[in-house]
Amino acid sequence: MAALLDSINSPADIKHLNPAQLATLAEEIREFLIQSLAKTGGHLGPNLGVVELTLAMHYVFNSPQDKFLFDVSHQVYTHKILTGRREQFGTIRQPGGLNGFMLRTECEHDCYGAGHAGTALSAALGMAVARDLAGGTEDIVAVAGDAAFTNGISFEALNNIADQTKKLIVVLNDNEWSIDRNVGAIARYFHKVVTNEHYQQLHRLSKRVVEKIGGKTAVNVMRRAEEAAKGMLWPSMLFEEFGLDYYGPVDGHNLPLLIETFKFLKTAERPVLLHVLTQKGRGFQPALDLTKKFHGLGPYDPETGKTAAGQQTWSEAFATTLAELANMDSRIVAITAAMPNGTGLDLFRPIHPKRYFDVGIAEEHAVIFAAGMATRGFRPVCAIYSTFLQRAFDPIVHDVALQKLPVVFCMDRAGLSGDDGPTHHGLFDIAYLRGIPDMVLMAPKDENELADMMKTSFTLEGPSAIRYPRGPVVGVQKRPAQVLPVGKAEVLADGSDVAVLGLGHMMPLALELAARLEGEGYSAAVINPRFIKPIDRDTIIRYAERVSAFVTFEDHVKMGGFGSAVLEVLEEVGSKVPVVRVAWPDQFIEHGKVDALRKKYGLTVEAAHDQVFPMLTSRRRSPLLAG
Ligand SMILES: Cc1ncc(C[n+]2csc(CCOP(=O)(O)OP(=O)(O)O)c2C)c(N)n1
Ligand SMILES: CC(=O)[C@@H](O)[C@H](O)COP(=O)(O)O
Ligand SMILES: [Mg+2]
Repeated sequence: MAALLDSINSPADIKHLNPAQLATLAEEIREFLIQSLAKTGGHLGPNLGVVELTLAMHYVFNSPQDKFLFDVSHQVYTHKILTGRREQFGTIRQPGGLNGFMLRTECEHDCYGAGHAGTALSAALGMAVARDLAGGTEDIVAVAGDAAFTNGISFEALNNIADQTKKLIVVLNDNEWSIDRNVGAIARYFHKVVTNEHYQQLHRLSKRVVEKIGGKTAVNVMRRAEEAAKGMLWPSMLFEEFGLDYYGPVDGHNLPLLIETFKFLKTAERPVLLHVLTQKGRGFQPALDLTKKFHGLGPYDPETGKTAAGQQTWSEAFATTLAELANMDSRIVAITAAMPNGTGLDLFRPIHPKRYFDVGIAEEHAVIFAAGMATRGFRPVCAIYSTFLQRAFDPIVHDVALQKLPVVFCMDRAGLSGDDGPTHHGLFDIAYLRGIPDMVLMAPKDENELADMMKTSFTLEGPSAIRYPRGPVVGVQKRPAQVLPVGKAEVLADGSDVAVLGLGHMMPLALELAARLEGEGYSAAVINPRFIKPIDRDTIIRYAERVSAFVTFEDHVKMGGFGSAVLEVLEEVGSKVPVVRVAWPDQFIEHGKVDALRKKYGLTVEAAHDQVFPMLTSRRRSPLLAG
């Protein structure tokens, strides 16, 4: 029974609570999160770390008049609970339920959507300048995690803030973790600040002062004491150099201190950065014990934290294959942008520690870093989710392809990603890569072919990209990897009425459609394209001379996808054979379960059959079988 929490339906409901009640409410929220997310899954660790921070923000400021932004916004569950969505919270990341991130269309308190890191400070500055131009007085508060500061956009914003506005509150939520341990000089800098003995003493002092006298005086005392300390310790705090008044680090779980500090910061006449120290996974021992701090996960046992054991994933198949190939090829190096676990590279790291690089949340840098290594004879593999690789489109063109450098892009989560929704679906990579000269673009039908494509990539003199989905592999018997003939499709079955092409992991749908049409008396060819670019023109043209229709299946948007590439080949040779393109429509696809969304949007055998069958019956073909 969460007596207090059950009475909270808007931020107004917490304004009258006393410190003891607020502390109780924080614990009720924490327990509520643990129990609810055990059923739905979600970003438990990050959200357990910001319960008090979010409560203090809603206690001092007035959302939605005041604007709250959260970087990535995977840590907004308490915000959602406090802003009228407590009763819906059990639907988070579920079909038709709450989105797992901030979503402007979901609630007036969600002022800025996200899902990709590094955007909060820029968007907050935009809102602050818009406010200033409009003569507004609202507060803009941007919460960004320590790893968000490893993203270049955050520093592009920092470079601008002090020039553009006098009123902006940035909260650095420092839990020393990204999804994995945070990396790089920024992480070490933060660590140095927060572990410095003088700051520990200041902490104890400021905590006592605030608890004793509270209010503006307390924070001023803390400020002056820290000024003195800084003079001794840090000739110039990083953020002060950017023109923001730096406060902290303060205990991000000390509600009275946070409230007094925010009350003080409301009066600031310069942009400020408040450095708060929080604990990712706070209040849930399994999260604190585990190395990944329960960043993002599926349903789990709320007592033990155990999740269901799964099959081998495409990520694991990728990483184990890469480790094997790297055993035989010392040129191979692996690069991740803060996603070692998600990409599977945490399996590669212990085997080849010197050839593993986590560059932080910095996809553009990752690609250019890879380009630099490639100029020196290495074979860099950038393991970056399809959606996050969107960040690095220009470096792929400008730094890699233009210089024809042999960088390999292994795009995990290509296709619908499911629960994370439109910010994470990998539905655009064929469109954004296919037009790049010299790019070899591949999609494997199973994990053996993934290994073939990886091995093939290392024989190429230019860039290549391999797309594969989130989730379990096909489960085929492992065989030695082989180099593929570039640009050659694999004809799995011949046929003269219809040619069905299943791209990558959509091959099962192609096989099922072909079997159904064969059962109806039609002769159906089944083709595994393997190469999106260079596309196998000869095979397509050969079948265009025989069949009445093509069907393409791809886990990608229709616009500019593989089906479009087939159409282009047919157009070039003047063929009028129709192509049924089974792909995602020209819109953003909501979060949900993959099978249900495929059914909703027509990426099914049934839908394909309904479209192609009339083309077969109406185009002079009669069933082969008599009777
Ligand atoms: C551009 C981009 N790259 C990678 C990710 C994957 N990602 C989501 S959250 C996260 C770590 C964020 O760490 P931090 O900002 O410290 O927040 P915390 O989870 O610790 O609260 C990463 C790498 C992303 N969302 N966006
Ligand atoms: C918030 C974020 O961007 C990551 O945590 C992402 O949700 C991970 O996705 P996977 O669960 O597919 O690895
Ligand atoms: Mg962090």
